[in-house]
Amino acid sequence: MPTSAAASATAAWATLSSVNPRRSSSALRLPPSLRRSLPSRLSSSSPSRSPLVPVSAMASPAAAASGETASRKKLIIFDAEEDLAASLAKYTAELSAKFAAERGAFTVVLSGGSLVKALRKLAEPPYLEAVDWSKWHVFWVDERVVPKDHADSNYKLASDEFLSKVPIPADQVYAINDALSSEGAAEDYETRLKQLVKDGVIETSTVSGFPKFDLMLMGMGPDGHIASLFPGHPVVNENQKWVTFVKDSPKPPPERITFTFPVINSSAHIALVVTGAGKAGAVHKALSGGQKTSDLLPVEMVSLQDGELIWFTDKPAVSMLSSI
Ligand SMILES: O=C(O)[C@H](O)[C@@H](O)[C@H](O)[C@H](O)COP(=O)(O)O
Repeated sequence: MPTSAAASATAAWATLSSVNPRRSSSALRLPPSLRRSLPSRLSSSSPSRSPLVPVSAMASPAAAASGETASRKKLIIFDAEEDLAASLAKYTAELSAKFAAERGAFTVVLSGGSLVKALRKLAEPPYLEAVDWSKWHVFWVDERVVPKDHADSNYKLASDEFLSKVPIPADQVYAINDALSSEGAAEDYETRLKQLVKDGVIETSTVSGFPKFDLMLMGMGPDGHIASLFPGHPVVNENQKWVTFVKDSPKPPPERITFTFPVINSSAHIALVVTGAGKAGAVHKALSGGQKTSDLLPVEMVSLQDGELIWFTDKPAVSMLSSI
C-alpha cells in the first residue's frame, strides 16, 4: 500500500492532556515508549516528519458508565485540511485492503456533510488504482427522505463527489428506496441489511448481535449530532431497531432515516471527521469528560464495544481543549 499520504501528513497524535493547539505541533512530541504503541498503518514513516502520537486514554463518559473497556479511541489534529484528507484516504485504503483480504468484502458507511469532500483523495492516484473497489459495499448512516436526485440527498452528494469517480459495482451501493415514506424507507433499509447479513456481506457483532460494519465514515454537527441522531431526540434511545426514522429533524430537511446507536456502536472502525471552529464547543464537551450520563451529546454516546474510533480534527475544532 502506498505510503505517500503518511509521508505528507502533518498530523499530530496527542494525549488529550497534551492537546494545546496554541503550541506548535512539535510541542506535542511524546516519548518513544508512547510512539511505539501507534498502529503501524498510521505511523509516520520518517522520524523527521511531524509526530504522530496516540491518545492513550481519552475520557468516555458513556463507556465509563457502562464499564466497557474494549473501545480504542484516538484523536488526530491536522494543520491543514489537505493533510486530513490524505490521512483519511490512507486509513480507508488500508482498511479496505485488510477486509478485502480477510473476508472478500469491505462494508463502508457514509454520512452526508463535509465528510464527503474529505474523501476526495481516495478517487485520485495512487488509491484510485490501488484500492480493490470491487470489494466495496457502500451504505449510509443516515439519509434525507427525498428523491435520489434532490439537492438534499446524501446519496446524490456522495455520488456526485465520490462514488461516480470510483469503480464500485452499482449493485453494491445501497441507497434508500426514495419511493417510500420515512417509516417505510427505514423498514426497507433494515430488511435489506438483514439480507446482506444472511448473505455474509455484513458481519454480525459477537458482542451485541447487531450488524458490524467494517468502517463508518461520519461527520458531526455543531450541536454534537451524528447520523440523524440529534440531541434530546427520542431516537437516540432506540435500542432494538437497526434503522429508524425521524420526521422532525432540527436540521432540514425534517424527514430522515438513520442507523441507531446499537448499530453504530457495533462498528469495527469509525472515522469521525470534525473540522472548523463551529464544532469546537461540542468537541470540548465530548472530549473533556466528566459529564453526567443523562446529559450526553449524541457524539458522546459513540462507544464502540469492540472497535476503533478515530477523531480526524483540525486546530479550530479542538481550539477549546486547551482550557481543560
Ligand atoms: O444528513 C445530514 O445532515 C448529515 O449526514 C449530517 O449528519 C452531517 O454529517 C453532520 O451534520 C456534519 O456535517 P458537516 O461536516 O457538513 O458539518
